[in-house]
Amino acid sequence: MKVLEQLHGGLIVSCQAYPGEPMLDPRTMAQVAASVVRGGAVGIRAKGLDDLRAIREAVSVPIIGLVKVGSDGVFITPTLDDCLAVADTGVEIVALDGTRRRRPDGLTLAQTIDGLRQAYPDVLVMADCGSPADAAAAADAGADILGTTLAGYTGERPKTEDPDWECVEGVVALGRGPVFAEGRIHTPEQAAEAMRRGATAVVVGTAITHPASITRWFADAVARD
Ligand SMILES: CC(=O)N[C@H](C=O)[C@@H](O)[C@H](O)[C@H](O)COP(=O)(O)O
Repeated sequence: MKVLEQLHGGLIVSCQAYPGEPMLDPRTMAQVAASVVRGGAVGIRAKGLDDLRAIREAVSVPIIGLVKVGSDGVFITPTLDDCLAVADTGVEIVALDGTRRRRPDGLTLAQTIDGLRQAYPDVLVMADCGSPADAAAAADAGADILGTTLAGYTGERPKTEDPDWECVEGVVALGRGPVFAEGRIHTPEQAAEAMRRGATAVVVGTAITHPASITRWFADAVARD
């Protein structure tokens, strides 16, 4: 089955740990990925070359791979070299910054996607966008999948507490290709809502794979009582 068909209508789980965290370990992330597949995840999103290689060994569902370079500006798989390194781990999809901001290697998004395609013709490209305008430009640049990943993180749109539904709907309304709703989807109801609003698939990270955040939600609720 084709990769997009495998992901269509399903839940993709983002398995990421961050610098300094106890779970930042490829074996741990591979175990988390294998666990979420047991729960029904049709795909995995993950970051870092070592994590991606370990997860590739552990699961057979499609993987959306990325690297993070820093944590502000253009930081999700920012350069063509980063894209090539991610593709080399054997992932089906490379996620990259899909905004209209200047990239650190000076290439345009279209040049980056072309360069990746020349080397890895079968790898799909997910553009992590911060707004519908980003998504329209990313579609023009040749992205295969439009993600709402960066809505609320680029300054273009407010960081809503809930998922940015307006952005999801705006990207869907473009009618320019599959839309993966991602970012602050914290409950099963919100995941279902994303599908109702026209998403092709839903990506959930923190609420499934980040115990420190989930625990904080509960701890704060208990402390408030
Ligand atoms: C903005 C940014 O850096 N997003 C990252 C992208 O890979 C991850 O840190 C998020 O966990 C992921 O997008 C899933 O979102 P949420 O964890 O909200 O379900």
